[in-house]
Amino acid sequence: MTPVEDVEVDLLIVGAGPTGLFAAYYAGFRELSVALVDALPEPGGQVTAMYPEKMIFDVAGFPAVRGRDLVAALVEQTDQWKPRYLLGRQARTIEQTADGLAVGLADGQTVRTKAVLITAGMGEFRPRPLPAGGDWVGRGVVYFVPALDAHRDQDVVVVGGGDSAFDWALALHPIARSVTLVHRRAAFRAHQATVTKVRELGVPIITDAEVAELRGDPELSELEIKLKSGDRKVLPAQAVVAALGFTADLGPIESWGLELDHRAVLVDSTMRTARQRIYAAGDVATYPGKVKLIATGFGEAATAVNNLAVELDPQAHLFPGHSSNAG
Ligand SMILES: Cc1cc2nc3c(=O)[nH]c(=O)nc-3n(C[C@H](O)[C@H](O)[C@H](O)COP(=O)(O)OP(=O)(O)OC[C@H]3O[C@@H](n4cnc5c(N)ncnc54)[C@H](O)[C@@H]3O)c2cc1C
Repeated sequence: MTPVEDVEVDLLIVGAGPTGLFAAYYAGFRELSVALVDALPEPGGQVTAMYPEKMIFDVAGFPAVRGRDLVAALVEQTDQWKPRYLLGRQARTIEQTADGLAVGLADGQTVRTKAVLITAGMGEFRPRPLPAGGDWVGRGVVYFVPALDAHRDQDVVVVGGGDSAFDWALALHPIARSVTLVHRRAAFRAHQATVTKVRELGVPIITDAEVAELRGDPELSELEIKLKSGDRKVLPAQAVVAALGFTADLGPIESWGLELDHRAVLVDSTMRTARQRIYAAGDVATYPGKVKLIATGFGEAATAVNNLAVELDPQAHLFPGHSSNAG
């Protein structure tokens, strides 16, 4: 096996959601070298995983912005400092070293860093698996839809009855050749307004039905569903979007020796945790009065990075200067 090369940076950010991405911008502005690690294969955290096609109305400066466009803008803003992305990798362990910290990743890589900023949101997401989906991931079954265009002219079956399932049905309808929604119950958890929109578009909705078998060689070409009545039905499908929800937990971060409160990391007004050189911001960080929003995460990212910059270099100013003077 090829040995995994270690990475050395000033700051390791754990979690490339909106907060982590903006923190990476700020760290670059403070001339710190940065790596961002995320268990997901794409940056954007909850926005990318759960609602990339939804409009967001409460991000300062954007009267309305689509989730995926906000993430793309954050990545563009951050990339001017060329951070290192370590995607598809979970941060597992953290150890104090003589001159900083060493963070162990799931693939065996070690990141040596002077400081760590935890922006891990609700923790690592895992999609609830489609029971019949087994080894079909990569051959037709997807749990994330990073690019709608990948499903152009396909017959797509969306499985689930929550907001994500209906949102995907709406978003894919103009692109796919056909969209069918399959749900194992008769009632839906999704907002009634979205259900009505999907119905009005004429998207077939098959309820009281489960995916029994996927077929194709090697790529998916059809699936068989089993109805509560016992009947079976075959649908053409080159793609199945399994929108059965996610589970999330802080996992390894819970054993990093931090003070926790209701599965969030306690921080002080500088966003510092109970451990030296370890800060937290965004949904994962908590303090009295905390409000979990993208807007709050942005402010906390700036506070955390400026304070940790001073912890790393006591001669540095806490106030970073105005970015408008730097252009
Ligand atoms: C359906 C929905 C709609 C929403 N609408 C709005 C809205 O309109 N306005 C608003 O302000 N907020 C909204 N939110 C909330 C908003 O998405 C969150 O506040 C925001 O995503 C928090 O950003 P974050 O970067 O702190 O964390 P997250 O977005 O949760 O990102 C954390 C990242 O950390 C990664 N991670 C966790 N643990 C590890 C580990 N050990 N190793 C590596 N990576 C790890 C995860 O994979 C994830 O990518 C909504 C949320 C949902 C679910």
